[in-house]
Amino acid sequence: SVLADNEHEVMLWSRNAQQVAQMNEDHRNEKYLPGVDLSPRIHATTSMEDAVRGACAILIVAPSSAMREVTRELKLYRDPASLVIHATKGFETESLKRMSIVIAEELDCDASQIVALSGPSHAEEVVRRCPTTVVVASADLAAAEEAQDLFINSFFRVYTNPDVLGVELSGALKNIIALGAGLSDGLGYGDNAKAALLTRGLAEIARLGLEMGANPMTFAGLAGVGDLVVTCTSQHSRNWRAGSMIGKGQTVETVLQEMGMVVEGIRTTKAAYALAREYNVVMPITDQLYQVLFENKAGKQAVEALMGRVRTHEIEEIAQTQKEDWLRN
Ligand SMILES: NC(=O)c1ccc[n+]([C@@H]2O[C@H](COP(=O)([O-])OP(=O)(O)OC[C@H]3O[C@@H](n4cnc5c(N)ncnc54)[C@H](O)[C@@H]3O)[C@@H](O)[C@H]2O)c1
Ligand SMILES: O=P(O)(O)OC[C@H](O)CO
Repeated sequence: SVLADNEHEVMLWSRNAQQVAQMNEDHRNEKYLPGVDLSPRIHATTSMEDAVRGACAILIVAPSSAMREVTRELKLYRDPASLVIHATKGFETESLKRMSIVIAEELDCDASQIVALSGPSHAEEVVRRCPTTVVVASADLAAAEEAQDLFINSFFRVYTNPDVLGVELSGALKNIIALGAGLSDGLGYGDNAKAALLTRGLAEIARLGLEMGANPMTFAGLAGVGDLVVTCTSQHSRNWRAGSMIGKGQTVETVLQEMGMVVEGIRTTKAAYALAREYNVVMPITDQLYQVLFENKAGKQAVEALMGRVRTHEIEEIAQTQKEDWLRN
């Protein structure tokens, strides 16, 4: 929608023939964006070849679970000079790889050429042209600026950031905390508890990010705090909503069936739980959520476990040292 507003002809690929017909005939996508008139510059197709051949830029927004398969297919028709941007927030659960790495592997190119678009940007508001700010991250500044040029307009403000690792980690990991914030709300624990989850959630996201080599400042930016706030508080957030339903006593399976949309935080909890062990980082909220989602722990017990942890300092010395190292280098 943003690209069409910027006078680009957009070819949208979907597997669903019925939705494709609806978008082409009525300029509507009633399942995902009910009541919204889409631009006539958006054309839809079920043919990957028609979507990709001749495109100067490709935006991939498949769920993380489908990223490898979708990228493999689009490679068949892609012009190697085309700019590749992704807006997916998650990991490949089996390999624990970030999305830009998975894409680069499948396209057989350098990961620095892939741009990650992230930040607080619920589709329901973007499509209504509500003011929205995001970051486009790439190690290649020219690629990031190309993406910035494509998307930026008066209601969609785009910043560049060279820290792809920090941006991708932020975008994926905030969904875990949003599930936790929803769980807390579902349990009726109020605003103090939610603020604590956001703040301590950010602490553990940054702790893992620092250990993996990200820029600490990224976590204070749009992809970090920005997206964490929106996902933990917005009525549009699927992760928050899923957590809230679990907090009210529904099972994970029922929640997923009822949502009918991707809840990335569930798979991401599994990936982050493994990454925390690989990098030897303490991630108490992630650990507790893992137990709720995959080991049937009651939400109330998880909150009790978090509140009952051994007393500690707010600012961890290790994070502080690494931050100083990062700033020095
Ligand atoms: N919805 C938002 O506001 C928003 C904003 C920023 C980023 N994201 C990210 O975008 C990604 C996708 O989320 P979404 O909101 O579009 O989810 P969604 O559930 O609304 O839609 C996912 C779409 O992917 C399709 N799909 C699923 N598996 C597929 C496969 N194997 N091959 C091809 N298509 C497949 C589904 O049919 C559906 O059309 C997620 O990583 C999410 O975090 C979403
Ligand atoms: O609806 P959610 O919880 O998947 O969040 C979507 C986006 O990441 C918000 O920026």
